Amino acid sequence: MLRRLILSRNNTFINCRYASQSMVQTTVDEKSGIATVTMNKSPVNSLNLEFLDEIKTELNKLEKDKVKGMMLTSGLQKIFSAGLDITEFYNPNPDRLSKFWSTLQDTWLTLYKTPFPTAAIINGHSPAGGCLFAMSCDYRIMVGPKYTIGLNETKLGIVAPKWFIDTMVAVIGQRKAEISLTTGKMYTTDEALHIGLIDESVPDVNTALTQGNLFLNNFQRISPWAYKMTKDITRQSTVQWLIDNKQKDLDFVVTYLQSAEVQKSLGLYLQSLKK
Ligand SMILES: CCCC/C=C/CC(=O)SCCNC(=O)CCNC(=O)[C@H](O)C(C)(C)COP(=O)(O)OP(=O)(O)OC[C@H]1O[C@@H](n2cnc3c(N)ncnc32)[C@H](O)[C@@H]1OP(=O)(O)O
Repeated sequence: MLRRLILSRNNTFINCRYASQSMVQTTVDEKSGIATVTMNKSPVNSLNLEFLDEIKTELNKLEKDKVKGMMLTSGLQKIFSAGLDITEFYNPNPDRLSKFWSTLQDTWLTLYKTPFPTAAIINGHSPAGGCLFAMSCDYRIMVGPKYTIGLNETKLGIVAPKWFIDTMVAVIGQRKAEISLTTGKMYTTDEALHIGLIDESVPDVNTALTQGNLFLNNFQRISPWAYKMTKDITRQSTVQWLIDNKQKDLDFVVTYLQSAEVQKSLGLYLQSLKK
């Protein structure tokens, strides 16, 4: 792991941590203590086993380093994240599929439970798992108007797990989540703002980062303990369900994803993407 100090846009020093060939780059503003985690896995930031593992490791490091906040963003031109890497569950190796899904569970738990405030800077399309990660942050700022966001699983012929659904319900409420999920709707930035799936729509990434910093800096005046306890209580039922049902969720997903019907739908969907 390499570390270096670089000078930021506002002339404060940024502590930059990166590993050779890393898919995740992190900078920490020394003055504010706010980290920016940039996902950088070409071509579409699809979340495979290794990438998820890197994201989880990075979040754990930030917790250990006691950062004051974190922005999650993408280093790619027009994609925040294409969601889970479909090749992990199309014609999968069962052992790897199990590892992949447990790593997803753990990465999500780590992101959803961070002791520091988080903001998603959604600077590109954000379907399915990409939307899940954005919804798991405390605040969402999306660069408009061209990109889309949503849980589109039904469009792939698959069902979003309960904890994906509960995360969406927590953000937009039961009724809107039900419509979004059953139709697999991908929302434009304006639509997402209208239903509360995002908190702000901004014209460019620099404005998004400025707004993200503004949101996170609010917490300089809030007790970290009060913040964390409040977040834990608010998110308790969704988190506890997964903790109590990790193995059940894993067993179901591994069996379900390998069924002939799901494999057929995934094959057709992948083909349509290649076209
Ligand atoms: C019970 C189990 C539930 C499991 C739940 C699943 C949740 C998920 O996250 S499933 C993944 C859902 N994701 C999507 O549906 C997104 C699909 N991708 C797209 O819509 C577009 O690719 C995207 C808008 C993100 C980007 O568009 P473009 O910039 O035009 O790129 P391409 O479409 O040409 O894609 C480039 C390249 O990447 C491959 N790709 C795209 N998405 C994925 C993915 N999620 N996993 C794996 N691979 C992906 C795409 O096929 C192209 O490949 P090549 O043709 O080989 O270059």
